[in-house]
Amino acid sequence: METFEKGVAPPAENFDGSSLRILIVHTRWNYRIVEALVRGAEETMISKYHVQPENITLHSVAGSYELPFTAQRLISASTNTLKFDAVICIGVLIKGSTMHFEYIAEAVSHGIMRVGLDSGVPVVFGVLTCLDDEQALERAGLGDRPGKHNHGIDWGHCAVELACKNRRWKDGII
Ligand SMILES: Nc1c(NC[C@H](O)[C@H](O)[C@H](O)CO)[nH]c(=O)[nH]c1=O
Ligand SMILES: CC(=O)[C@@H](O)COP(=O)(O)O
Repeated sequence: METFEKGVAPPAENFDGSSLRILIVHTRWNYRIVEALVRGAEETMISKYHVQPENITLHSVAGSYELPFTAQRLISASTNTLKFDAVICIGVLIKGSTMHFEYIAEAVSHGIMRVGLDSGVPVVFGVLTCLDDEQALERAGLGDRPGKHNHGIDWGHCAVELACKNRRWKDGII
């Protein structure tokens, strides 16, 4: 069978993130994993795109269900001088024994998409929807499985790319 490298290829362009303001809203549910994902996103934006650490705002909420509402409220509350160029919502849902997981995963994914479309601020979907603990650890670059990868890194790349492109689009530059 033909194999390929799974995941997202880097963008062709070198984006300059040095003047971007990024909001990361993250959960305290499954915090050990969330913490690694947040760090992956932050380190990528700082080291690859020169985002200034002081221009990254972190805000924590209890669980993933709170992410869309909080992102929406913080986008609205940010003043003109402190407008966020992109938001990353980070959470980890792990399937339990009830339908809780399915309801939250569905609501949160739609909610996060809606916040981005309604506000015009790009909102990155940084929510892992895992069937067990191992899947979650692996996707945060933790645990012992080969091929583990911290998806926070991808979300950092994604936020900077969309933030830079959105600034141009706002100026009518395609
Ligand atoms: N089970 C998980 C939750 N559940 C909590 C909800 O997100 C929410 O905080 C509560 O229903 C109050 O509104 N959250 C996660 O992020 N991850 C889970 O695995
Ligand atoms: C917060 C809940 O409703 C909880 O009972 C969900 O349980 P599970 O994660 O096992 O589905």
